Parts: sequence; structure tokens; C-alpha cells
Amino acid sequence: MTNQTTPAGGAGADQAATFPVLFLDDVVVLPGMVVPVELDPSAQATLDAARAGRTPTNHTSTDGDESTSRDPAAYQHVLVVPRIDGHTGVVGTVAEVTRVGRMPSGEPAVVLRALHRATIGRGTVGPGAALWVEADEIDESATPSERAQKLAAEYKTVLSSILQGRGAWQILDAVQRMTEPAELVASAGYAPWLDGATKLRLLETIDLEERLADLLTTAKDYLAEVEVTDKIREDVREGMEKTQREYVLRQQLAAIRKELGQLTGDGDADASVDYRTRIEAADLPEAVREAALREADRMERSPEASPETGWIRTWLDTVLDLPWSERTDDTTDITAAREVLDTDHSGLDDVKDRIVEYLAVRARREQRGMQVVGGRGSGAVLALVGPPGVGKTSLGESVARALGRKFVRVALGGVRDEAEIRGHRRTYVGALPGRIVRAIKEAGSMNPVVLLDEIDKVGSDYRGDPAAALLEVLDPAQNHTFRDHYLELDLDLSDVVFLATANVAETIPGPLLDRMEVVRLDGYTEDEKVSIARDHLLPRQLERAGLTTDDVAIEDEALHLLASSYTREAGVRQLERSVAKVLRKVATKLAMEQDVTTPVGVTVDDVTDYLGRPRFEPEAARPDGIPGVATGLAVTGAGGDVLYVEVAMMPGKPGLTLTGQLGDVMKESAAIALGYLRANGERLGLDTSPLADHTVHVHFPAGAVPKDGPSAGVTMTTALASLLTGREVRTEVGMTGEVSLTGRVLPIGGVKQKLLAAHRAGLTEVIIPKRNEPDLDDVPETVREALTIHLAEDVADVVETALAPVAQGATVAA
Ligand SMILES: Nc1ncnc2c1ncn2[C@@H]1O[C@H](COP(=O)(O)OP(=O)(O)OP(=O)(O)O)[C@@H](O)[C@H]1O
Repeated sequence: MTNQTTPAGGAGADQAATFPVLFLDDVVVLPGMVVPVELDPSAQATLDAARAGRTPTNHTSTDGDESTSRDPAAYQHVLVVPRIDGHTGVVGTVAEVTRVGRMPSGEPAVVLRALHRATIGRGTVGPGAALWVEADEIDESATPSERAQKLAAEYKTVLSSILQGRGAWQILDAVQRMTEPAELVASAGYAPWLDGATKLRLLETIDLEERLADLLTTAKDYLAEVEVTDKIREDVREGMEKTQREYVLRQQLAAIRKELGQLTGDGDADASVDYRTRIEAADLPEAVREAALREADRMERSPEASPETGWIRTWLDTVLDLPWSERTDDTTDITAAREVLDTDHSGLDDVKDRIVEYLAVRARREQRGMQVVGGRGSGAVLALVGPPGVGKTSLGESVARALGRKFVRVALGGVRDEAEIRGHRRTYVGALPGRIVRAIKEAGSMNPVVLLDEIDKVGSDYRGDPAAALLEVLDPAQNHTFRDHYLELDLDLSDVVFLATANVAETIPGPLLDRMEVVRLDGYTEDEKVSIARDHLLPRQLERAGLTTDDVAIEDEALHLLASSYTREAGVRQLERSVAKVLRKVATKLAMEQDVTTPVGVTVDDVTDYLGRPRFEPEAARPDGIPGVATGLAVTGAGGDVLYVEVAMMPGKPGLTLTGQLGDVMKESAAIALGYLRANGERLGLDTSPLADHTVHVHFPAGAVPKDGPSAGVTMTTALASLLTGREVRTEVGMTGEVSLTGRVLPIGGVKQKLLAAHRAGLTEVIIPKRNEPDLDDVPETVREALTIHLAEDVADVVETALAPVAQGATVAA
């Protein structure tokens, strides 16, 4: 810098003056400014040099003649050169020392007044230890251009706004009085919002217009920035004030409510404040919390006695009672799960296998971190289908125990209203959430086992279709955002294990059945019932009767008798009741009689004693010797059953009369039976002539029970053939199968249940369609051994097997 002799910009006076240089770090001094400078050693050296040099008066002093009357120190001039970030520029400011004194901190200092700018020239020699340079004054006497005037005016406006914003009223006043553009530029030296680089530019730029334009842009940018910051600050302040105001108002409201509560004796008056605290404290998902707080707000604004307050309160209670973030940890030990199932239930091996498979797949998917949605990964929802009392509900409980989850049962029998499942809208008086939400609440966790009991008994009417709502519950694609009408919040059901039970799969609404995997529980054989009774029913009933094994011992024979002659059911409900009855008798005996030796033994005779004569005889109850009666096997809601078909003929119009509440399918199969015999009777060696002038009457006893299905086809054909031949149907034979018009025997369902029923009823032979042969694998060994099973392909074979040999002297009836 020191060897630079040509001033930048080239403007200047003829002769160059020499000055000692005073470097100022990060301070730019523009002409007109008065600045205090601390006298550090280097500044002191510069001043000393100035004093020693007594620079000639060839500088432009604004003091004019006045200066002569001053202290000689006033004549000391220095060239102030700013050093911004360690760099120095090419222009400095000539300044005079106006005062010598001390800083407020006590350090020695001088006050400098900047006189004019000067371009820095060559370094020269001078007295003292300071650096001396030549400097050319920059001439600023030219009249400002019109543009400069305009720019200055605009800058003045912007600057005024800035100053107003900062509340610098005195400075604003001073600025307002300024008329010279150069003066305005010089005042920028004081501006704290301008950085060193900008000030340096203002110092070094020669052209006035350029300087003004630069200043104007910078000032405008700054003003815009200030306005944005102010806006943000204002917003924040307003927000805070609102929260504070709200807080204070709430406190006041709470106090008023409390006072009111004390006046009216209603202690609940500040409940809304309570709710707010409870909501804040509860572990709720964000969306739920927001909704709850919104409702709490509404509650605060509604009068205490309004019905709306009541509704909101119930709603908030429901929301707060739901276990939004509660979950239980699953047991993933499948062996342990199998043990739980085995301890809880005897037999049912294939059902347990299926359940264990289901659990194993779930556990694997969970271990792999895959989302197990409503059992999607492990097959559909399991539906346990079977007659009453076979343990469907209690198996559901066992599954929950095996998984280590909570268990809830949702009884769906007779549900006809969609709102039962999905809740009523809150606008209804007495609205409640639906059963699914209530079940989750009852479970107290978001991942319980929910048993949808009796799903086959869901009806539908004008109140909507509950099955449709259930579809959404069971559909893994939808059930993570299940919406209850009452709650109006998304409830995630994807972690719930749904199980369903039904007596018959056929009446489960189609689309629902489609989402389920049916596992059949067909009922128990007598032996199985006895072992269930011994291992499970008896211990439970002993406890209920307040007895122990030391008090009573029931013989196995007695249990067999109970199962075979006092009950006729697929499950074990009645058996359990009979056991309970026997135990009550024993308990009474123990209470009333003295000197009873314990344990009291219960034998077959004692059972008859306690319960009266057996209600069911093991052998088939059908009277012998009547042609036209055949024993069919059927499946009802209560499991398999035997049912008798009676056929009679009476003179009259040829055709059929059907009684016994038969469904359409059954009526058609009666017509097929008759049609087949009329067409093929002679080939079978039957005299079909009576059919031409007789009316055939087919009746299914137990007329009050509706019956349907095609599987009584063979039974009706056989009964009719028996009537035509006069040969009775053997009483020990039961049969089932659909018949086609050409006489083929078509397969039917429920083989296991039907065979169990035949066995229960004391039949020894059964005829089933040949194509049902694979189903025999499901039938318990003991039952298969006890029965002679005929597999029929043609109805002629059925007739031949079932009819008794021709009785001597018999004639064709009719
Ligand atoms: N295999 C079994 N082992 C042990 N107990 C059993 C077995 N099967 C049924 N039970 C018992 O029989 C009783 C009736 O069973 P449960 O109530 O589960 O029948 P369900 O099939 O659900 O009948 P419903 O269709 O009428 O609801 C229960 O107490 C159950 O423990």
C-alpha cells in the first residue's frame, strides 16, 4: 500500500500532502464523523509523529481561521486508514484531533474529526516512529447531479423508515435536516446495520451516484429484512399472548366453576379441567389427543347442565378408557402353546394341529419383523364350526392363553343392527360405541384374541347389514383404520387375532365365510366324552359342588351310562350338567346322612337312582315291521342326528304330498325319488303300478323342525321302495346320500357328524355315497369299527342293502 502513488479514481488536488497513518481496525471513518480513538502504543506513535511533523496547513480545514486560536494539538492531522478483516484499502480519511482525554474506562484517548477523503499515495519519510504517506484529497465540491438528488431523497425516505423502526427519533431529526447528498452518505458511517465491507465501499467509491445507489440498495435490503423479522417477532408475541391469555382465562373459568360447584354442591363442576389434565397425561396417539382436546374445549364452552356436556363426557370417558398404547407380549414358544391347548382340551388333535400351525406361522412372521395383519400371513381368520358344547368357545380361550394375550368374546347371535358392530352416531340419544370397540376396551390391550361367537347367527334387516361391518373388521387391508360411528376415530385392529365360531358353516354370510378358514369340530364319541368328563368336567364340577376326589369317586361305567343313556348330543354340555346333578346328590347325601364312608362311590345303579330312568335307549327307537319307514342321517345345528322318513300311499291323483316343514331342496329330492322309481321301478323288480292312481305322502316326523338339503334322497327312495315291495327297511341301518334322476348316489357333507350320530343312536350299519369314502378318515376309529359301512354308487344298491329279505306271505301294500 505504501508504494502506491496514483490515487484510485484519480480525482484529487494538485500537490500531495503527507500524513502519519493511523490504522483503525474494523472501523470506517467517513468525512464529518467524530470518533473517539483509544491511544494504544501504535496510535500514540502516530499522534506523536503528527505532532512532531507539524504538518503544513495545505489540507482543507473546515475550521478555517478559527483553528488559529486553538491548542496546537488541534493542528495535528492524521490519515485514518480502515483495516477491515486485516486488509487496508486505497482511500483514507484525513482527520484532526479535536480533544485529548480519557475513555470512560480510564484509558487515554483522543477524539478525531474526519475532514475529507484522500487517496493514499507513496510512502514517505517523516518524523517519529509512524508510517508516513502522501495523500491526495478527493474533491467532492462538484454539484450533485439530478439523479444523485433523487437517489438521496429516496435513501432519506428509506433511512427514515429504518430509524423510525428503531425508535431513533433524535437521529431521525438530524437526518431530516440533511439536504446534501454527500452529507447523507457520510452519515452512513454511523449506521450500525451497515457492515464494514459496505462502509469501505462507500469510502472508496469516488462517484457520488454510485455511492448513493449502493447505499440505497443496502438500506432497502436491510429494511425488508427488518420488516420480516418484526413480523415474525410480532407473530410469536401474539401467539404467546394468546396462550397466556387462554391459560389465565382457563384458570379463571376453573375458579368460577369451582365456586359454582361449591354453591350448587356439584363437586364435578371443574370436570372439564380434569379431562384436559387426563388427556394430557394419557398416552394417546396424536390424532386422538387432538380430537379429545377439541371435545374438552367444546365441553368447557357448553353450559354445565346441557345435554351436550353429558354426551361429550361419555365420549371422552370412552376414549380415555381405550387402551390406545397398551399391548401384551406374545409367547412365541410353540411347544408351550401346544401344551396349553393339550391341558385345556382332550382329543381334538387335528383341530389343535391346525391352531398350532396358525400360531407357528404368526410367530415366524413376527420374528421376521413382517407385519402380521389380522392373521393374513397365517391364513384367514380361523372359524371353529361345530355343534353346541364341543368346546369352540373354550378353545378360543385356550388360544388366547397359549399366545399370552387377553381374551374377549363378542356374542353375535341375533345381531341384526349394523350399529351393534359399528356403534351409533353420537347424535343419537343414548349412543354407544359398537361391540368391537367395547371388546377392545374390555380387553385392555390393542392386541387381544377376539372371539366372534355364533357368527352364523348374524342377521340383517332394514337396520343395515352387520355382516358388512364385520367384513371391514376382518379384512386385513381395511382393519388398521376401523372407524366406529360413535368414536369417529381410526382404531387399529390389525394386531387383533380374530377367531369365529359357528354351528353350521352354511349360514355364515358368503363374503364373511370367504375370509375365514373353517376348522370343523364334529362332536365326540362316547369314549371321548367319558375321557373329557373324567379329565375336565368332573374336576370343574367337583370344585363347584365344594367336593374333592376324597369325597366322591365316579366309576367309568357310570360316566359311560351318563354319556350314552342320559344325553344325546354331539358335545358335552348335557353330560356336564348330568355330572353336576350327580355331584349335587352326593353333596346332599354327605350333608344329610351320618356315617357315610368316603369317598362315596358312584356306580351305574347309583346313576339310575340319582337321575331316574335313562332317557335314551342305545338301540334305534324305530318300531319294527312297518314298510315305508326308513332311517336317515342328517346334520342339524345341534350336530348329527338320525331322522325317520315315513311314506304312505292313498288312492287319488298321482303325485306327492309332503309334510314336515321341508325346504325347497328337500321337496325337489322327494320328487326325484318318486320320478326315479316310476321310471326305473320295474327294472328293480318293483311293481310301480299303484303309483299311477295313488297319491304318495312323504312325512318327516318332528314336524315342527324345519329341514332342508338333498341328503335325504336315498332315504326317501328306500322308504318308497319299501312301501312298494312291502319289505320293511332294516331298523339297524341308517343312510344318507343325494339321488340323481338316473339313480346315481351323489356325495353329501357332514359324514363324520352323521356317523357319530348313527353310532350314538345305536345303529350298526350305515350306507353312505361311495364318493364320500375319503371322509371316513376323519371318523374316529372306534366308530368305524363299531359300524358296518356300505359305500353305494347306485340307489338300487342302497335299496337292496337296506330292505329286509322278503317276509313269508307278504303282499305289496296299497
Ligand atoms: N375336548 C374338550 N376337552 C375339555 N373340555 C371340553 C372339550 N370340549 C368341550 N369341553 C367343555 O365343554 C363345555 C362347553 O364348551 P363350549 O362352551 O366351548 O362349547 P361351544 O362349542 O362353544 O358351544 P356353543 O356353540 O353352544 O357356544 C366347556 O366347558 C368346555 O370346557
